[in-house]
Amino acid sequence: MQVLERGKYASAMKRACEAVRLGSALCQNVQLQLKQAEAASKSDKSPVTIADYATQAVVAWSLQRGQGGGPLQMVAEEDSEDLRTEEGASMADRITELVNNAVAAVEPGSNLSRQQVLDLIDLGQHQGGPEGSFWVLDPIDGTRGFVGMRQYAVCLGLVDQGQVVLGVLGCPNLPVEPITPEQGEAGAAEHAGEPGYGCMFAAQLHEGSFVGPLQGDAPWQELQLTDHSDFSHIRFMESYEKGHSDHSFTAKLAKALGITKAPLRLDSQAKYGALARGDAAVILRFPNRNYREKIWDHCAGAVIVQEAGGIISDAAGTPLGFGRGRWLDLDKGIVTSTPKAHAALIKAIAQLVQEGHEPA
Ligand SMILES: Nc1ncnc2c1ncn2[C@@H]1O[C@H](COP(=O)(O)O)[C@@H](OP(=O)(O)O)[C@H]1O
Ligand SMILES: [Mg+2]
Ligand SMILES: [Mg+2]
Ligand SMILES: [Mg+2]
Repeated sequence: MQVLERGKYASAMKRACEAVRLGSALCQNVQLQLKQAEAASKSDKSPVTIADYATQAVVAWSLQRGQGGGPLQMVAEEDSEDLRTEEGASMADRITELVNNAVAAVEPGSNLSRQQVLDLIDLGQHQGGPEGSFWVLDPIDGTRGFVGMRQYAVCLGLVDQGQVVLGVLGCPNLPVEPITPEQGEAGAAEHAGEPGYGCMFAAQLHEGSFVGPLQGDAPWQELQLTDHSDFSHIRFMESYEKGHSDHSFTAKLAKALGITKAPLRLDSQAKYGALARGDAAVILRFPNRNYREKIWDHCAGAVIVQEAGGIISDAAGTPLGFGRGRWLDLDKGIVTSTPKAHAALIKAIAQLVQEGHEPA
């Protein structure tokens, strides 16, 4: 941990790592036991599980405990509205049980009520913006991957005066060795907790980006990307879910640039961690044009990539704005890569669009 205990945000980093570890352990326990009935559908048709809610509560509990008093400022994905209805009551009870089991590992004997757990979940309603500092939490990013036994990540960032200053990713199913396209497609959940699986990424602005084990005490390693733009050797990553990013547009872009390697398709911000350690050199994301990106889907990953020497921007090359509220309003898509490849990608995207090949 020593390498992370430096810089302006050292104590926040320590609290963030503790909270993400606790949340990741909870997720890992739930993933293999998840029953269909414990997943629900949100109003936008995206799935949410008992583990999304429970992890949000546990991370909020851990951060609040660590900061010692004062209100927790947090922008987080989930809210308790559906759990406060009659139909949501049994789900809320399951969540309360999970939260209490996790909390007991840190504070034996503590017992939160259902009401307290729902209130913890609702600590994530901060509106974000350019002033002050606030945590940004995606308790489970890649819920579809989580339900499908693939990749997912517990993602926690800190924004100060509109800038991401810290990010931590817990990736319980990510192999310690570089992940291959075959492993990306295959279920990974059965390996969670085995030696060789489970990574944590952490970065602080101006203090570097690191990878370490989710469990155990193997040392942290600093990450530094090697810059190159030889697309014939480059692999790109994209969402596993076709509905989250236009795979046919990225295939056209890959062809235009001479990328011949098969894409690595992974769920969640595990992609940002994988890029920072060099498993692949590019991440492409082109959601449907009506989709509005949220800050918690990219906040932690962005600083982890940038501190490793990578660049993240929208498809026009403009840096992402994390200080404009809960959403990231951006042009077309998100492009993340090493610097030389980034410049070539932005140019190639503009060229394709000019030729009439708009992303869906
Ligand atoms: N139609 C859509 N287009 C783009 N992104 C979407 C989407 N529906 C959901 N998402 C977002 O995509 C995230 C997962 O990204 P990825 O495809 O990289 O795994 C989801 O995070 P959650 O799983 O936290 O809800 C969700 O915020
Ligand atoms: Mg979600
Ligand atoms: Mg997400
Ligand atoms: Mg989520």
